[in-house]
Amino acid sequence: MSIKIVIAGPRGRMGSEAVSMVLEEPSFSLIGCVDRIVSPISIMEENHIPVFTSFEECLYTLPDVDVLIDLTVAESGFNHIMMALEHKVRCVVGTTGFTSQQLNDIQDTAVKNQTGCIVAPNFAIGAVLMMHFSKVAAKFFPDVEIIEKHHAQKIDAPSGTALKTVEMIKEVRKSRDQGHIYELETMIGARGATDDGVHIHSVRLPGHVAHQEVIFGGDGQTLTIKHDSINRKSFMEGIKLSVKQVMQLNDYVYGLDNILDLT
Ligand SMILES: NC(=O)C1=CN([C@@H]2O[C@H](COP(=O)(O)OP(=O)(O)OC[C@H]3O[C@@H](n4cnc5c(N)ncnc54)[C@H](O)[C@@H]3O)[C@@H](O)[C@H]2O)C=CC1
Ligand SMILES: O=C(O)C1=N[C@H](C(=O)O)C[C@H](O)C1
Repeated sequence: MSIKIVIAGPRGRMGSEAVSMVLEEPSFSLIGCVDRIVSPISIMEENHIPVFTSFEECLYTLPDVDVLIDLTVAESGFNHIMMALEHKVRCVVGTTGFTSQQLNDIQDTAVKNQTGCIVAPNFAIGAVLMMHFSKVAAKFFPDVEIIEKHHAQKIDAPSGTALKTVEMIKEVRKSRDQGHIYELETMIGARGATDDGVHIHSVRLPGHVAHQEVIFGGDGQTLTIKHDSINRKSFMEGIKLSVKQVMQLNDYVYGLDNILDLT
């Protein structure tokens, strides 16, 4: 039996790619979409897939949804996910920009409702490996900075990937400040954002898709771990895998590193 899927954000850069992937995957069935805009989407019309402007209406009309894939913005994504979990609809979430409080609430709601929910700041397998390798490197090189580069239409900064990378690095790296103890920013922001002493620099420029470099510095050497998504197909295998995995889950997972065998 196919997995019945609703996609939120179908006309977006990610959502439109996800729509094609779901339509092409024989074990998936796209039964509806949610978007804030009312105007028609041709691929939906061609395939007779309803598009709702309210997720509540979508759930009411389609009571047998198995998985919500959310690829929107944090504010709407949060509402969709909480509502889905309360209705015991499993979630695969690519949306980024959530606060820590929102992520905690999503986790609590998934656990309370015993409903699988995978939140993955990056679905590209190469990016998951880049984060994993960075965690390994941080054991040996505690001085580390991140440069993430994205297209100019990205709303949230730092990227979800950069934040997840720091979270993974923090699991193995002792908290420390980096750089000179009397370091002085003569222009605000020159040293980027910091989390636990790790600096994150966010570049937003046309011509980019999604790129991250994690730079480690040691005595007389540097190590750079770099990943580039050159188009959004890079994220589709991870979404496909997550949809299949979430059907076996009854709780919350943050990051594909927790569902891939990285040993
Ligand atoms: N986890 C991952 O691997 C990746 C995650 N992303 C994240 O996915 C999200 C979407 O990215 P893009 O497709 O580039 O953005 P986009 O701006 O191209 O698309 C966003 C979509 O959400 C819809 N939307 C916005 N507000 C809405 C609302 N209130 N209710 C319903 N729909 C609403 C828009 O109409 C549009 O269809 C972002 O949060 C981005 O950071 C992007 C790429 C990869
Ligand atoms: O908005 C994007 O494009 C991306 N967002 C995700 C993030 O915030 O890390 C994943 C990827 O970097 C692309």
